[in-house]
Amino acid sequence: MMKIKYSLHTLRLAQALLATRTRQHRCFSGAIEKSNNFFFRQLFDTESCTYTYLLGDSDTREAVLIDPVLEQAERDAKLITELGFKLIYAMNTHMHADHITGTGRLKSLLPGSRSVIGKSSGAQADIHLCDGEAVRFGCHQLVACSTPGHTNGCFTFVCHEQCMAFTGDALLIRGCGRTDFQEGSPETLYHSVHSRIFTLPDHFKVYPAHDYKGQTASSVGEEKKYNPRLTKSLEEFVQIMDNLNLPYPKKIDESIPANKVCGLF
Ligand SMILES: N[C@@H](CCC(=O)N[C@@H](CSS)C(=O)NCC(=O)O)C(=O)O
Repeated sequence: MMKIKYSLHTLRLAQALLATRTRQHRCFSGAIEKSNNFFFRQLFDTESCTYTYLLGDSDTREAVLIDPVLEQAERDAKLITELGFKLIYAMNTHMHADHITGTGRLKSLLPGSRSVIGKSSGAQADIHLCDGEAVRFGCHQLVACSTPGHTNGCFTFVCHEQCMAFTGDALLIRGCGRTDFQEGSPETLYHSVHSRIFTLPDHFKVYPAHDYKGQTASSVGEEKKYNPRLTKSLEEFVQIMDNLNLPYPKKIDESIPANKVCGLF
């Protein structure tokens, strides 16, 4: 009797394990399939409403930081040190216009780290990424996916094995990056989001560079359904973007020149 009970239990356990593995496989698209040693932390800068993301491999202790803000560089370096990570890449999704990047400052606070940005950004960095190239940290990787439109050099960093997309200012939660300065183009942005982000599986989480309404994350499926701008036709989207009438970011005049040189102006 005991033997039969044990067998049924084993069968159920095997079924549960199989279901978990099948779910993992759905978002596995070429990267190494390992997730139990993945570290993730979302950080926020209240002045610019910028999200910075710390991603790490808890076995090798290698970590990357996405979109750090200059004024928070000491906070970020302290956290990375406290957690026992070694920062290898300080990355930017694009050349920001509203705040100065923390990558240059972090390089001196955490020697050995290198700055990363898309080649088409026109900004200085140790490593310039082109579309499809990846950075690795431990057994994880972020694939650079070119998503211009807010600026020419905007990239979305996709962690396929964790089903996560760091969309910078291309796709915001229920919004998107403005297209009225730098090399902004609503047509290009619409095409980028629809062809590069909305083609990811619906369950991929969306982590933007900013949120102004207190939201922290979304998903591809959610944005495809509820984004008030990007659910519209291209013509309607262009109309919306051309009539946003947003004031220029307060720090635009200092941010752009500084961000051309890793924030070390
Ligand atoms: N008030 C802020 C700037 C707000 C702003 O313009 N945000 C940008 C992203 S940072 S360049 C944006 O694209 N917003 C889109 C939107 O619909 O709000 C400041 O002064 O810094």
